[in-house]
Order: sequence, then C-alpha cells, then structure tokens
Amino acid sequence: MTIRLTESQQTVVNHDEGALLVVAGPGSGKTRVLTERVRRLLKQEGEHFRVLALTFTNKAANEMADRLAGIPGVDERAFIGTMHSFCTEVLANRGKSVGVNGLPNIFDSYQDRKQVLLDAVRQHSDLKRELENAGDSRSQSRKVDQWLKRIGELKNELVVPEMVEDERFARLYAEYDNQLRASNALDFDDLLLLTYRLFEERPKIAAFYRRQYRYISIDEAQDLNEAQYRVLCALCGTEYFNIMMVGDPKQAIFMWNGAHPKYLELFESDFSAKRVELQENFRSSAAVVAAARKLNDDYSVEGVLPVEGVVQVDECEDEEDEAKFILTTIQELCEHGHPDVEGEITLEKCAVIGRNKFVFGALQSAFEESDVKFYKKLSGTAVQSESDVIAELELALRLLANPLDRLHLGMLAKRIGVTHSIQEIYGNASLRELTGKQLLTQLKSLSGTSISLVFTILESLGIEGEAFNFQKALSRIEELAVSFPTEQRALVLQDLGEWKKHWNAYLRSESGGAHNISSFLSQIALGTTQQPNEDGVALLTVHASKGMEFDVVFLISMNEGTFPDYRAKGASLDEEQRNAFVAVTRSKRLLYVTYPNVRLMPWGDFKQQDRSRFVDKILE
Ligand SMILES: Nc1ncnc2c1ncn2[C@@H]1O[C@H](COP(=O)(O)OP(=O)(O)OP(=O)(O)O)[C@@H](O)[C@H]1O
Repeated sequence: MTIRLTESQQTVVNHDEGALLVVAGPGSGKTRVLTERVRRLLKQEGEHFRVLALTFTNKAANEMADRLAGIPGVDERAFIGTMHSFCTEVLANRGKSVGVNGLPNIFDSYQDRKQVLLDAVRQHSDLKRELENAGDSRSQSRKVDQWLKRIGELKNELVVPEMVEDERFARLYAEYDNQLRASNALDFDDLLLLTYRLFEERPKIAAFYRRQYRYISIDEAQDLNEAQYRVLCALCGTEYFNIMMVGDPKQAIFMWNGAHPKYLELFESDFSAKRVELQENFRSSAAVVAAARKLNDDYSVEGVLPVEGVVQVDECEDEEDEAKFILTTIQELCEHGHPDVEGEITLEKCAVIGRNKFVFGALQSAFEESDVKFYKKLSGTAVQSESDVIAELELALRLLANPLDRLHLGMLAKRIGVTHSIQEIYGNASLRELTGKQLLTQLKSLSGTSISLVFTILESLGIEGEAFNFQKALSRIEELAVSFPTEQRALVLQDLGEWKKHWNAYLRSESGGAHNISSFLSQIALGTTQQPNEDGVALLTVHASKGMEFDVVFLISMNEGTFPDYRAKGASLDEEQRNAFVAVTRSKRLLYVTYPNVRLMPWGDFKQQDRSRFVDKILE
C-alpha cells in the first residue's frame, strides 16, 4: 500500500545532511518516516553509502528490513539492528584492545549473572560474611539481586570499578567482571561499556565506523540510557552530524532501567539538531485517541482518523470471568467482524496487554481449552529449555563455542553427576589451546558409567571445528525421544520445536555466512532469532508491546496494585501512567479495558481488588 506522507513527514524523509530530531506522539509515523528516509538515502546515494539504523527491538529491525527489502544490496549497505547487535559486531571485529577476541560470548540470562556474582562473593571472605549476615537464604538472594542491579546501573552510567568510591563495592564489581572474564564472557551492559571505551580510547576505530556509515538513525530514542547515548556521541566524534533520532517522551517507559527522555533534548543541543514535530495520529480511532488523551493532558493531536472506534470498560467477577469475556469477544469479532475494522478480523489482529507476565494465567487456560491460538512475548530474549536433554545440549553447545566458560561447565558437570571441581576437570590442559570438543571428551571420561544422553547426541554430530550441523543433532534427539516416557517426550518435543525455529531463523539471517556454534549462540542471546511474526492472539506485557499496533487490544487486569504496580511511588507512578498510555495507543480501532473484582493470589486465597485509577481516568 502506498501512503501519502504529510508535509512534515516529507520534510523528515527529504532531510539530507545534519542532525535531525523528530519528536512526536504515538502513531504519528515516526518509524515510518525513519524507514522512508533510509530508503531514500539508499536509493539516492548510489552504491557507496552505508546506513546504520538502530532500533529498540529485533522485531522493529525485522520490520524495517522487510520494508527495505528489494533495494539492491540493502543487506550490505545498511546495518539494521539493535544497539546491542551493533556493539557486538564492532567488538567482534575490532574489540582486541578492550579484551574481546572474536565474537563475544554473552551471558544473557539473569540466573547466570547471579551465579557469576555469587562466585565473585565467594572469592572474598569479607563479602562472603556480609552476605551471610544479610539473613536467611531469601534475604541473601535479595541482597545479591540488589548488588547485581547496582552493577548494571553503574555499567549503564559508564562507571568502571576504579571509579567507584565505596571500596568494598568496587571490589565486588571488579571481582564480578573478573569472574565473567575468567569464563571468557561479557554481559549485556559490557557490550555498550566496552564499545564506548573502544571508541574513546581508539578514535581511529570510531573514525573507521563514521566512514562506513554515512548516515545514522535511531528509533525509540526516548528510551536511550547514558551508555547508549555516550556510545553514539563517541561514535560521532566532534565532526559528524548525520544522525537522526525519533522519539516520544510521553512513551518513556524504561526510566526504571536507567533510560531517560532527557537524551532527546541533549541530542538537540549537543548536535544542534533541527527539530521536527509530527502532529497527526494515523493509527488509532477517535475513541482510542480520546482515551489516550485522558492519560496524558499534554497529548495534543491535530489530525485523527475518521473512524470512531470503540473504547469499552468491562468489570468482571474474577479472572476466569475476565478470560471468558475476552475469549467470547474475540470469537464474536472473528466471526462477525466490526464496521470500524477493515476486512475480516483474524486472531493476528488481536492483542492482550497486561502490566506484568503474571496476569495471563486464566486467559491462557481459556484459550487452550477452546483451541484459540496465541503466542506470548512477556520478557527477555533467550530460549528457556524445559527438558533436561535440551538444557544439557544447550550447555554443551556453550562449551563447544567457549571452552573457557567455567560457569556453564560447572552447571553441565553438576547435571551429569560429575563431582570434580572445575580445576580438576580442566586438569593439566593448556587453556589457550583447549578445544570445546576436548573439554567435553574430558567431561565424559569423568562421568564414569552414567553416560549422559547429551554425549550420544554430540557424537552423532561428529562436531569438528566449524563443521556444525545443528539440524542433525535435533533430528537425533527426535529419534531418541520416541523411547522417552510420555511427559518427558512432550517436554523434549516442545523444546525441539523452539530450537528448530531459532535455528531456521539463524540460517535465514546468516544465509551467506559460515554457520558456527558461536555465532548461533550469540544471535540467540541478542534475540535476532526470535520469530518476527507468529500466529494467533498476541499476549504481551506493556514493555513488549512497544512500537506495535493491533486492530483490537484488550488491556487486562486493570487493578490497583497490578496497574499501577503496587511498588510504584512518586516518579514511578508517572511512569506507570506512561505505561498505560503506551498500552492504550497500541490499539488501532477497538480497545477493551477489563478488570476483575477478585483475584486468586499465588498462595491460594482470593483477594478483593480495586479498579485501577487509570480506568477512572479513561472514564472521566
Ligand atoms: N501519512 C500517513 N498516511 C497513512 N498512514 C500512515 C502515515 N504515516 C504513518 N502511517 C501509519 O500509521 C501507523 C503508525 O505509524 P508508526 O508505527 O510509524 O508510528 P510511530 O510514531 O512510530 O508510533 P509509536 O510511537 O506508537 O510506535 C502505521 O500503520 C503507519 O503505516
């Protein structure tokens, strides 16, 4: 479908050299004009110029790449991806001076990082004592969570251990990094921190990338944090101004995580950027825009679609009643359509949005009972293997890719009953030369008579160096699974299905390149192998719904304590309201807001609930 751009949208698309800031509300076409500008530049600037387009999510990157497909050589001439993917590429190619040799091994799971921190604590008797003094195991676990959070915050503020005043914490932070490096690994925050250091300490490398990328653009820039902004500044140096940011401060929902919309303003002054505002909303019906305005007085819209749409609030007895309402409404809409929604209403046009991932239980059961297809995007990116066989295979793959990975070596050893210490497992091997295959052979020899299935699977692969055929391993597991007890078999097949999807997505995204374990695992960690489009109704947390749009949106569990979250106070309450604003503005035509009067708590009691203050606002 060709779209006629408005004059201000066209100004953005036609913008040539110099910094540009586009600040505009939801559905105003920010992502659209950004994509169109990239298209124009790639077409107009001929063969030579490359464009760096940074998106907030991989899904957004996939959508942009889809829209630009067809431009000759687009894959080589544009890097479209998240900031973390870009940093990974920079570090893989040029990261030697900051200690990164080749593709970084990323510890993306929270539990892994927590274990790394625990290992760090164990290295120092005073830290160990402090942790023990925190109280019972729950309190200790909470303490480690706090420490990990603080380390993440410091990294995001580009603060390295040497800059931390509190000596004890500086030691903990440094030891955490040491432990990560001992496993030859980085965490997500390191990707930014090290890229920043690289550009600052080796200006020639930053200059190289400036020459590579004649134009840079950043989507969802209201959610940049200090580290991300500084990476961009370090990349641009003092003379590069061909950078464009689009964002909406009204949709800033990651301030809890160190992001801040102030970087939009900072960018405007640091880069003397031209500012363009877009005033229309091309996405949402009049009713949805009116509801959004109730949640933000500053949201003014000059042009709204000539479609009335629906905003309906429904009080439900309990979560089961709420689930039933959503199910029957979706079924009716799919059967009869709606005058305000163009064409047939399919499940894919519907989304259910909740403040947190715990509100979907009753709905999931209702969908499953009625065979209504759905998919979930509730949090992080990594795959979560439920079955032992696949979990062990995943650990083994990590070791094949990175034999120095002490953390996952310890985990695999424990799972397969090897009681030797890590040092004993490594034995006298020269760590510099040790291959993953040698390490696994050593592990197998230590596992005695109880040889784990994972070795059978790996042997069937005959993994040697880069000759990596993951499909073969998956087929082998499928064969073996036939003899598993029913429940175990179900879990294994479910996991296999997930891994197959990731593998196929990896093959598609790296169609030209050599396939190896390291790059497969790093693509999984970066989330690039996530499915761009799935079938059925989307179940999303507000944060996962960012940038998306659906004809029909259900905003559920709108109770005090859930939305807004019970912990939110002061500035966090404002952020909760922006969350509600983002959720509402995902709807193109119909919005159903529901809340149960009673909720079943995890400990089995029913608890009376109050309606969310945001529902009151919408009804004002
Ligand atoms: N000039 C236009 N005419 C018709 N439709 C448009 C126009 N510009 C954008 N759109 C459509 O409006 C919808 C919203 O656009 P887009 O997703 O780019 O908005 P956005 O500003 O990035 O939104 P958000 O901030 O909520 O993510 C899309 O479906 C897009 O195709």
